[in-house]
Amino acid sequence: MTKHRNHNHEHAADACCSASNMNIASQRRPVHEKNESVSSGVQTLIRIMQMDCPTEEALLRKKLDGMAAVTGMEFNLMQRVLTVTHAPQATKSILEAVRSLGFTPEIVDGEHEEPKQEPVKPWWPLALACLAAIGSELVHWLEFPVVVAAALALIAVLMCGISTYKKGWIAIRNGNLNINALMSIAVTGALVLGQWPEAAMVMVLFTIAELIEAKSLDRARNAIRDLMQLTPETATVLQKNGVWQEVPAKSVSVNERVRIKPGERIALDGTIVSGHSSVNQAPITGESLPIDKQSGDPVFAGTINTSGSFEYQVTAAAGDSTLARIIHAVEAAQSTKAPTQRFVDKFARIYTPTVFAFALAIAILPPLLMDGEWFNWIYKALVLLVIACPCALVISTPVTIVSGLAAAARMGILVKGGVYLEQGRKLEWLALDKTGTITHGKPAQTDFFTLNGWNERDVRSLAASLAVRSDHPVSIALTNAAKLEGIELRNVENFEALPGRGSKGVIDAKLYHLGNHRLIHEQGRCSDDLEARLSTLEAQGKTVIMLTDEQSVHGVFAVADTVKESSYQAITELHALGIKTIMLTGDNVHTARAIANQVGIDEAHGDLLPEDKLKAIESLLGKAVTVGMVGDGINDAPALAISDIGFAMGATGTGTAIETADVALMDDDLRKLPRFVRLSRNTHSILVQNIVLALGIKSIFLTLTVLGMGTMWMAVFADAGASLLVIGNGLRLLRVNN
Ligand SMILES: Nc1ncnc2c1ncn2[C@@H]1O[C@H](COP(=O)(O)OP(=O)(O)OP(=O)(O)O)[C@@H](O)[C@H]1O
Ligand SMILES: [Cu+]
Repeated sequence: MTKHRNHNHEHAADACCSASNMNIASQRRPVHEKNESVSSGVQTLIRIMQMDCPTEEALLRKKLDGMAAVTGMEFNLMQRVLTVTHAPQATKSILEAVRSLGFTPEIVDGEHEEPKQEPVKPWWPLALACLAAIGSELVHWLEFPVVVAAALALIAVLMCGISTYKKGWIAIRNGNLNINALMSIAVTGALVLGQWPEAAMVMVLFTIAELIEAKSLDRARNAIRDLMQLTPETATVLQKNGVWQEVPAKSVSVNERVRIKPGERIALDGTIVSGHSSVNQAPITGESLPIDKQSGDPVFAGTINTSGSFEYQVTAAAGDSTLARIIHAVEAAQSTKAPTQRFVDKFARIYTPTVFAFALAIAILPPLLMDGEWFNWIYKALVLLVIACPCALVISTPVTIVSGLAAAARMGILVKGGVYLEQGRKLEWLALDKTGTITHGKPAQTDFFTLNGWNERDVRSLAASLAVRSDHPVSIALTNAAKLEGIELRNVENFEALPGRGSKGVIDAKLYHLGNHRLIHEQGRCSDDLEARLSTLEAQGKTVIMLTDEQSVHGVFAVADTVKESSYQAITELHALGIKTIMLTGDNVHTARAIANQVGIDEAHGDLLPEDKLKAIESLLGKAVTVGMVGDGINDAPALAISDIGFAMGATGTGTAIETADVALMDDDLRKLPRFVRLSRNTHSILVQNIVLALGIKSIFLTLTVLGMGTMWMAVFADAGASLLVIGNGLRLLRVNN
């Protein structure tokens, strides 16, 4: 009868496990919709393909801010998506407003819907414009009549500059000085001054630069979409009539059965029901060492089956797979601005008007007050207008951050916002939970003895009967050991878990406790003799729990967990990066210290209840240092939440971790932590390089121009060059091995 109950329990556990999985799946939607209900009104996602340069953001922001119906705006320049929060009936007028700025808005329905391909512009007008500009330069140089140079220049400007003029005009009308407006004024000015070849060259160079810039931005943009393309379009699914058929992955629903051949990529998340194989999970965890999988193990969409074949039952629809959620999270992370980006945006908002005002002053004051030559000074002012464009500066940050986020995702590190990517480099203290984080979290029973002459089998039976009711790793270790030796289980009434202590329950009308040293102390059942025996075990890094009745302790059980091989290396690397480590655990101090010594952790704090962990983090934060906390995301939730960066481990296992942590590690390899810190440091140095590059190039040209040595086409060249340099530099993060 007891056997039977045990059996039942296993089943119950299974069912419970899959039920909680489903819960995670069904909870995800509401989490998503929460955004909509929190802010007043509805949210509309609008894709605007022309929204490339950040100056366009300013234009849209200004226009929509003026509308009463609009309560919020969120720009994602990398994905070119604008999210507007607004009164439900205002959708139409918002689209109208966007159109009035010369953009073509397009409502996005599905989250992962592919953006429509941009219509390909014909290349020949630009080629002709280019020839005309060169021609104009040539005839000017050969001292042909001015009309010829002028005509060729006009052709060039008209061939490639019309759209710039259009956009520039809209911007000026809306009181905005974007790059198009600046270029339009500069080129028009040059034409008025009779600088024909120069005007043509500037327009052509600018158009070419814009094209190249858009292309390289696409690369950053696609870095994340590339991850998504890892999932196959189709899956081989068992049909109702018993036939296997290849169907689109999108149409497969939960609980259907899919077959996987050797070497095939897995299309959907699921649980293996028959067969076995090893699977390369690198697309999700960044770890390419294949993992053995058999019946009951989870498999993930996008991962690659190696040699075996198996069948699995789908646990999530295609759009809900772990990979899809990773991609969604990374995309969401991009749209939240990192601190540097906010700073740069603010800076750009003053930079352009300042340079513009300076240009005006240069054009007017020297000729008026110092008898300067109008032509010279107006020309200088026009060059300054070209320099006034902040594009290179403003685009440098998001490109870098997006590349960093994508690089992290490839390593199996899911960073939930640019903020964390920027903060990671400042980490001074990292707190780690013990069980499951530093150790495997699967302890095994190593020692057992009875006290007071109680019968061994009796004590084990009592203890196991309590243990089997709990899913705490320590209890599981006891249960497993008891099962192996065929220990009989008894009926427990009034079972109760005592968090941080153990459990209790009534067996044969007597109350028993199964708990740790803390519990025994609290009950006043500890003795010097017992204390000594416990110390020996604890010093070996073992966790001890005891069985007591209402009088005294009758049995002592020790379980040992093994330290993950990767933990020691991870801690060493963290120390090399100058980060101090501290272990926070509910287990007793001695055990904590023993484990901490094994992996080289600086400080070990034991006997902590969840609220004590919270206090420990708070006191670190009180020292005004940046503190990170690593945990499994469930019992450590409060501590994770208040730390500067909360890291959750093994995010594939518990879907919630992806949603709740600041940084989710897709497997439980602690070496991802130093990797994250190094990536963060690399990201930071590239950000600094980019800002220095962009501003440096600008200031050199500013000086040259004021000294009368800068020409307009040089300025365009410098501007475009700076943009390309910072984009290229940012994309470098995708390649750097952190
Ligand atoms: N259900 C239980 N069965 C057996 N022992 C328990 C149980 N609950 C708590 N304990 C005891 O209390 C201690 C603290 O438990 P707690 O869950 O707070 O931390 P933990 O998960 O063991 O460690 P960590 O904080 O590193 O994750 C455990 O080490 C164990 O000795
Ligand atoms: Cu004690």
